[in-house]
Amino acid sequence: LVSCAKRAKTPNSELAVCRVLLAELEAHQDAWPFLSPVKLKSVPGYRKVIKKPMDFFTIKEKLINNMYLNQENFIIDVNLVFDNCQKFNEDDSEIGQAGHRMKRFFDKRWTELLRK
Ligand SMILES: Cc1ncccc1N[C@@H](C)c1ccc2c(c1)OCCCO2
Repeated sequence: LVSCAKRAKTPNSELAVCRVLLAELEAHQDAWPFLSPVKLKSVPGYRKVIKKPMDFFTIKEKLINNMYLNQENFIIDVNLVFDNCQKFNEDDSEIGQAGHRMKRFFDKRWTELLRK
């Protein structure tokens, strides 16, 4: 049999996996610090220290508005959430610990779902 060409992943099937992943992140018990944008007025120093704020709600809006061309751009934004968290929060703080747990969960899940 002639082997058919390896089917390329279409962007929308790639993005469907991103929607599944985001839903799992939002449902995670440690997601609470990341569900909505950090209020820059109520967190002293955040605006100065964190150059590119990001959160799960903003990522969901970008997914809905087709602002991610592929899953790579989605993964970059999710990792930005966790990198910002590690930069601003002590590792042994409540938020810092939640960020580490969420990052471990995300790394595991996207490896399972996307590295097929
Ligand atoms: C991810 C992150 N990094 C650094 C600071 C804050 C945040 N998240 C925001 C949503 C937040 C979480 C907990 C908070 C908070 C705000 O202030 C109000 C008082 C209850 O404590």
